[in-house]
Amino acid sequence: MSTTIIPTEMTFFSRFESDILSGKKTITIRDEAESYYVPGTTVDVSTYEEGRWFCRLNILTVDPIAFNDLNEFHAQQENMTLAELKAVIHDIYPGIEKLYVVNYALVK
Ligand SMILES: CC(=O)Nc1cc[nH]c(=O)n1
Repeated sequence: MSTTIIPTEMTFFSRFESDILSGKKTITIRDEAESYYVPGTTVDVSTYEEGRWFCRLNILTVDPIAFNDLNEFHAQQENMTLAELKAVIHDIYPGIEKLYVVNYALVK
């Protein structure tokens, strides 16, 4: 028998907090290690740096995306330009091509 563990927590760099709380950032792009979020579930969100809780998010979708297929729509959903998004993702996940788009909604 296999056991499925559903994650209930997610962290973001604190620089993203205001964009998440204002609804300007509605996706996060993660690597395979963080691709296990489950649509229909809710996660508690804390800052990566301090572990300070700041909101809850409903996970809407989790879809694979190749780094080279990131586009203007992803950038818009991240509240960045596409060049900024690619630089940020390359900085966080250097050399990783296989990524996942996690689309979420703020729990109010
Ligand atoms: C902590 C952390 O990895 N945060 C990330 C990573 C990718 N995108 C994002 O919005 N936040």
